[in-house]
Amino acid sequence: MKNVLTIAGSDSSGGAGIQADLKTFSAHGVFGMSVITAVTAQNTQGVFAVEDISPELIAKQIESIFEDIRVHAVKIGMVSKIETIKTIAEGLKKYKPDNVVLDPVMVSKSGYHLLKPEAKEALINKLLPLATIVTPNIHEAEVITGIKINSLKDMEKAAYLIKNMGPKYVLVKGGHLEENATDLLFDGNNIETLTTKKINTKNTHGTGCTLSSAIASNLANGYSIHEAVKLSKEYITTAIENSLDIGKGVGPTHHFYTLYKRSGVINE
Ligand SMILES: Nc1ncnc2c1ncn2[C@@H]1O[C@H](COP(=O)(O)OP(=O)(O)O)[C@@H](O)[C@H]1O
Ligand SMILES: Cc1ncc(COP(=O)(O)O)c(N)n1
Repeated sequence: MKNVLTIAGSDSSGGAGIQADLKTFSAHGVFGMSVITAVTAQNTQGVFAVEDISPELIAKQIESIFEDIRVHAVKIGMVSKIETIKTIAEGLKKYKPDNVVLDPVMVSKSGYHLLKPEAKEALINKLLPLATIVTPNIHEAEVITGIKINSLKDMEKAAYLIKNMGPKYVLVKGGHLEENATDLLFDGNNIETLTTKKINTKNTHGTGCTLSSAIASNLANGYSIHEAVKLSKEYITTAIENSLDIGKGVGPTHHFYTLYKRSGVINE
């Protein structure tokens, strides 16, 4: 079994962050581990409080895992503030994991700034160059590049600009586009377009977390970047198609639909 680590924030309502990541890892048959960067009090309606974990405790969590266990892939989510980013970057430089999937989480679907605005530069300068693949949504790609994104052409332009900041691959996610859910994968030479129909649901809490964790799992399981992204897009699409009407706001997606279906737990 391969071992995959998420470095991210905890979501008390279980739809995003560490909780979504660990569920995604389990659904992919990899052994999930976590370094918690912040604890959030949130639900499907909003984020109500955040407490950052100290850089010392983050560094200790990273050390405890890497000094003992082989890590086949790392996924990075909510990194909150400059000190957290510096600590993670130092850990990655020291332990050099093979696959680093960076989801540059900035603002939650409910509008809360999970990344402090002053930490944006540190995320770009210190973490982007260490990423195997970075997976910004439209808003994050706009913030990283400073351009406005209204079309697939703009997404392409952003992918080029972000690639020049140091990651090996860029996946610009178009879940927030009006028409289709089109993501663009750029490897430095070619753009690959991954398109699905936009699913008409409000329940998309944690879609970015889930997609990036699926990519990390698939990379750990030996797939190439292109295969890993394609399989992960299929996984998130099924998870959104079968999303759960839990809570009064933006509900979570279903991580185990295919597994449960196969095993007969679900038989509709
Ligand atoms: N309504 C939807 N229907 C189908 N796919 C979606 C939908 N919303 C998001 N996705 C897909 O989910 C993944 C996460 O994208 P997105 O929601 O843009 O990221 P984030 O959660 O970071 O904002 C992408 O592959 C995107 O295309
Ligand atoms: C701890 C944590 N990490 C990430 C997200 C982003 O997820 P979303 O964009 O779906 O709100 C979140 N809400 N909470």
